[in-house]
Amino acid sequence: MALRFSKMHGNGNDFVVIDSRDGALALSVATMRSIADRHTGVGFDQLLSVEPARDGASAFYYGIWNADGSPSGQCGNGVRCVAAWLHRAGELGLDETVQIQSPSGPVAVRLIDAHTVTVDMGEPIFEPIRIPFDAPNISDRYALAADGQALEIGTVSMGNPHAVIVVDDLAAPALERLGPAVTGHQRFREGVNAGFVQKVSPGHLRLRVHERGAGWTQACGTGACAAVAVLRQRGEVDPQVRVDLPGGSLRIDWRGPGERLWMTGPASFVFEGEWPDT
Ligand SMILES: N[C@H](CCC[C@H](N)C(=O)O)C(=O)O
Repeated sequence: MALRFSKMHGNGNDFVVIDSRDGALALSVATMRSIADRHTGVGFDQLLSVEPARDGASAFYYGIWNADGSPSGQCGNGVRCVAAWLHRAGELGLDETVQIQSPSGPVAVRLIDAHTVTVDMGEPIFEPIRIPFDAPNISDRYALAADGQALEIGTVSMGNPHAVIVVDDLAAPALERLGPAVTGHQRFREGVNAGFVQKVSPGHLRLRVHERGAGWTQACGTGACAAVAVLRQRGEVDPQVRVDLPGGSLRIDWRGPGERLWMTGPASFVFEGEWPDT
């Protein structure tokens, strides 16, 4: 049976969104990878499914798979696109807050307009065992050897694992190797999204992310949340931060440990399509 999908993106982080409101999506990794192929398929960083809620409290569940077919617990740019998709489907009104269940737990979304969404992303998680990251105790910074370099990282989970490295130059050639080296580092037994962040001011960051399962992306929503969480925990950024990524900007609001973190940004629809004979 042909598979109908919507192509969407959040600041250039692109998605194939599948309407699975009639039941859980069952696609093989091979089929996902075929659809993800940017030459012979549709192309996506992540595939998202919209499914019936499983927790008896949320309006819907959404599933997340990277371009390599690996699953993830959360997708910041993706959940904004799911909210915009639900609005286009007549399931969500403007200014209406609704709970969406993700593989890592519920988040709450609210459409400011048809293309701008605010998300309550919950509390950042810093305990190494919950990221997961191999470290004897919790800290706001860790030493990590990668690609022959001695790095200082912060690490946090937004429902998916993130490492955050402060750099002076986002265009440094060394980052091209460092990204994959951190993403596949053995101390992150489930892999990690590697964010490289430049501090412009306490209210303004620039960020590039080498994503687990997708590589360098134009934007990473949970990566922006993670960068702010790590730097705010260190006392180095304001409660509201603008994060510029290669594909666009996000606004992150976080008062600090014990508080919930909010992300606001765009969600764009590109086209509808049909994938044959799945
Ligand atoms: N690659 C991520 C999932 C997508 C996250 C990103 N696209 C976002 O907007 O948060 C992971 O494996 O955890």
